[in-house]
Amino acid sequence: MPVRETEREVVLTHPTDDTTSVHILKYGATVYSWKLKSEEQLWLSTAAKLDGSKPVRGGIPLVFPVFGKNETDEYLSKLPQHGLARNSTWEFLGQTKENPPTAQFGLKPEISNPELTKLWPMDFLLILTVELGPDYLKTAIEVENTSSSKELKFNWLFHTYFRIEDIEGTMVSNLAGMKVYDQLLKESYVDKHPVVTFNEETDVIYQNVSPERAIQIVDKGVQIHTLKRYNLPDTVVWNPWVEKSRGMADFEPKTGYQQMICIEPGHVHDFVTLAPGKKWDAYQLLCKEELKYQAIQ
Ligand SMILES: O=P(O)(O)OC[C@H]1O[C@H](O)[C@H](O)[C@@H](O)[C@@H]1O
Repeated sequence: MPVRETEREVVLTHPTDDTTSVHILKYGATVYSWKLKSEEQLWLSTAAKLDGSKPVRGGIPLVFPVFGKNETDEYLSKLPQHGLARNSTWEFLGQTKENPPTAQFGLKPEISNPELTKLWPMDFLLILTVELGPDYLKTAIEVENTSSSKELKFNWLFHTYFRIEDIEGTMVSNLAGMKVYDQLLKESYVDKHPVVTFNEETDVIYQNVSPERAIQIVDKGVQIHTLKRYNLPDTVVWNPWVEKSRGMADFEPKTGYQQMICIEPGHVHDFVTLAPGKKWDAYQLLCKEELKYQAIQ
């Protein structure tokens, strides 16, 4: 059965391979599991809440309308870190394709977390499309400004937690030479390292990364994940390492930072500004490709 709905989630199974599936929680429209031929591709904390009590620690939480914690905008500054999409229950809109199995989820103010829409009283319609390919997972977002008069200002980001074997043997490639904002150092610089490696807490926004760059997660020389993007110019690279993991109650096991890396495609270095009635769309595509070291200037 390509699409199965329960009260709290929707499960897509590939029609030609029932060991390939994706589970989407209606809460936050959060993909929390993507198995490719029985092998889980995403990291999920063993203490992740899947009951709607708090955003899911793992999988692909959705960040909208603000990335991080805003301190300056009259309304966005009132929202919690990463906004309201990941802690609102979305509506399952149904299956749009049999093969590859594709499902859509919608969010609008009327069904969003009322505590948060009170703080950010904007008109919007979000449509998330989840497409399960035989060897890829595509998550696409459409944001519509449903106001007839006001501009809609927002960030968007897919907060993707990739499962890896061992953080110390892992590197991320094809981000070389990009201007970054380091959220820990609170400074900008150009990352001249040929690849990104990890030996401490890492929290860096790579800005304006050309869509030609296929971002790859490489484990001891073998490509294990490839991320492609449309209309998502920025990429956040995050690993909480020891102390930060210890400080997050829902991050378990505490050694879990060794088996995960967040590569988060988004539009976060500035805001998207959408005129009344207009739409904006973007997608991330998670797939497997041979190692492709790109020296794109
Ligand atoms: O704990 P959360 O609100 O899910 O945020 C988890 C992380 O998200 C992003 O990766 C940010 O760059 C980090 O600064 C933040 O710690």
